[in-house]
Amino acid sequence: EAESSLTVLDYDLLVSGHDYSVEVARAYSHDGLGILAVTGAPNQTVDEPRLRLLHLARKLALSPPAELAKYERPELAYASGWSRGREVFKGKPDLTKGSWYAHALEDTPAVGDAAAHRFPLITAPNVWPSALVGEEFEASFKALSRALYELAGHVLRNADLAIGAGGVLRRTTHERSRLHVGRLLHYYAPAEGEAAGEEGGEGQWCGWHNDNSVITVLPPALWLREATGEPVDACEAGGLVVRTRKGRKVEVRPPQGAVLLQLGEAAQILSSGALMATPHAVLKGSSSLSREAFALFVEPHWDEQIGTADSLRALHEADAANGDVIPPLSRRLRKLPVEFGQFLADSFAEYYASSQRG
Ligand SMILES: O=C(O)CCC(=O)C(=O)O
Ligand SMILES: [Fe+2]
Repeated sequence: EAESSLTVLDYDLLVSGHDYSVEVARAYSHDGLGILAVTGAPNQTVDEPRLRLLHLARKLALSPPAELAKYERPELAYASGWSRGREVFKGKPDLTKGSWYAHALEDTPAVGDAAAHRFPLITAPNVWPSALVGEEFEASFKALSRALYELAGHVLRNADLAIGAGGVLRRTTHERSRLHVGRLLHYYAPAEGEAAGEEGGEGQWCGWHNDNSVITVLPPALWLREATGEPVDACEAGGLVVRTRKGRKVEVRPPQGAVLLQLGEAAQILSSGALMATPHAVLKGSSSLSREAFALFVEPHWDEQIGTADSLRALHEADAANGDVIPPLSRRLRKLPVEFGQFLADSFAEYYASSQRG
C-alpha cells in the first residue's frame, strides 16, 4: 500500500540515472507519505560532514546565551543566524529548540541580483559562529549542504519524469535558484518527567507544518546524552512523524544511515497538485537526550513566479484533505502564479498567526 510503507531508493542506482519515476510518484502523490529514503550515500560526502556538524550543533546550542545573542538577527525576523525562543508555540515562546539558519551553498546569493532588495529578510549575507565553535562549523555546513543539494537534484529529475511537466522542478531549483537554506537544529533534552513522544502540545518539539520548499533533504538525526555529548542509538520514542491525506500519523523509521527527502509546498504548486507536500511534526524523545538535526530546504529563487492560474482550484481542493492540521493553502494562496518570496512571506504570517510554525 502506497500509504503505509516508506519508499527506499538506492544511491548508486539513483545517481547512475536509473528510472525511479514510478517509485517517486508513489511516494509523493496524494496517497503517498510525501517522504522517501535514499540508502548508500557515500560516507565521505554525507556522513563525515554530517557528524562533525551535528556534534557542533550541541556545542553551539549549549554556549552561553549572551554569546548566542550576538548572532541573533531580529532585523531579519531571525531567519538567519541563531534563533531560539522567537517562535510562539501554544502561546509561549518556544525554547525547546535552537536553530542556525544560513544560505546553504554560498554566503552572498543576492550579489548581482536586481530583485533581491525586495526580499530583505531572505537575501542578507550569511554570518557564521566561528568564534564560538570554530571554522569547522561553516565548512561542514557547506560541505554537507552541497552533497544533499546534488542528491535532491537526482530525486527531482525522477519527480519531473513522474509529472511529465517538462522538467519544471529541476529547472526551478537547480538551474534558476540561489535560494537554498540550511537549518541546523538542536532539540533540547526534555527534563525528567516531561511528557515525551506524545502527539499533542507538550510532547512536541516541533508542531505540525508543511515545508514551503520544493524538497527538503534530511540526513539522519543524531541522538546525544545532552550533558556529555555521548551518542546513543536511535531513540525509540520521538522523532519525525508525518500525516497522510487519510489523517493517519506515521512515525518515519528509515533504514540506518538513510537520507530522507520530503516534498514541500512549492513542489505541490509547481506540479498543480500532482505531487503533495507532507504535513509533519517532531515528537520529543526520552528525558536527558537531545536530538541534533539538519534540514536543507531546496527552493525556487525569491522572484520566481510559480504555479498557473488554472490550477488554483484543484490545488485548494486537494489541499483540503490536510484538514485543519496546518494552515490551508487557500488562506495563503489567493492567486497564481505567485512570486515564491511572496508565498514565503504569506505563509510565515499565517503560521505565526496560528502559532504552529516548525
Ligand atoms: O528535525 C527534523 O527531523 C525536521 C525539522 C523540520 O521539519 C523543519 O525544520 O522544517
Ligand atoms: Fe519541516
